[in-house]
Amino acid sequence: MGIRLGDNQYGKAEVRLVHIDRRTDVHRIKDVNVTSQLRGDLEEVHTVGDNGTCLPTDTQKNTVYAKAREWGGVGAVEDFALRLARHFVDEHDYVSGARQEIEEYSWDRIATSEGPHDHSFVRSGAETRTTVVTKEGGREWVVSGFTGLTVLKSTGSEFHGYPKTRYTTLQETTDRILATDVTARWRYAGTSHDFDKAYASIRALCLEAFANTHSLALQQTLFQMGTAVLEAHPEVAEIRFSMPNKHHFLVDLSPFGLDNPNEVFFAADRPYGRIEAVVERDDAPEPGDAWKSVPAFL
Ligand SMILES: O=c1[nH]c(=O)c2[nH]c(=O)[nH]c2[nH]1
Repeated sequence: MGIRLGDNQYGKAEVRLVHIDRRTDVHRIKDVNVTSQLRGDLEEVHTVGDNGTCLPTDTQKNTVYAKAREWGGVGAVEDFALRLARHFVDEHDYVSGARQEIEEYSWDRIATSEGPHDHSFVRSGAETRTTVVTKEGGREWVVSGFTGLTVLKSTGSEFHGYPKTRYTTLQETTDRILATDVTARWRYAGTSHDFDKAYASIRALCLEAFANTHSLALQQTLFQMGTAVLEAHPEVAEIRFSMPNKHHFLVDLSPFGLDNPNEVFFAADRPYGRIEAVVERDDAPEPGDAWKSVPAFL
């Protein structure tokens, strides 16, 4: 029986880095969580414990902090991840590939009676911006996205016309609450874009499509969101969504002699529907390794 080493990668997970840009008295903050992983000539590290090609995970962590200083900050997370990946692969002949994943948490300036504060911040939104850069030799892929973009519309959502079986109890509805936490990941064609600008636009397009689609199913809303993004962003090859259908059930108030004209709901937390799909172009470039270690949906 032969036993061999299969796919592998290693690195430091969740390197928490906060960078303060103090070039003026109006400070700017960048708050990220970097997971660095490397691939390469690691056979003997695993099989006999020869660490001659094992750039320690501790060094990877230190590199993340040092580069934030050397490069004068982080910039767009995609650019930081690409530069880290290039550093690891190009500077070490025993490293053939890298996966650099970054989450970004955003902060707003605290609004004071004298205006936005120079150096005091409040966490904005619950959503997290994400990117995963994969580099294999000279080839590079960027998948970006967000998680936890929580949205709700209080009307403009229907669900009916579905097949009925002997297990069906769901009532058809022409007016329900539609609520979800959007997780989206999109694959860029190419690696040089204004990533910050694209991110802001894609987020806004998703929100606008959610708001403006008169929804006959969360699936339809999802597809409208993806279509809006692909129509406006030729640099995006495909976009994947995972969206829980956060059910809001009308409470029966009749035991109390009360009607309930779509006003009082029980916000259930589980179980929830989970709606997932890829929206892609017919002529999208091949994904290559872009999704190799990115969860297909969640
Ligand atoms: O938008 C919806 N899609 C479904 O597939 C589904 N299934 C369900 O029970 N409610 C809903 N709502």
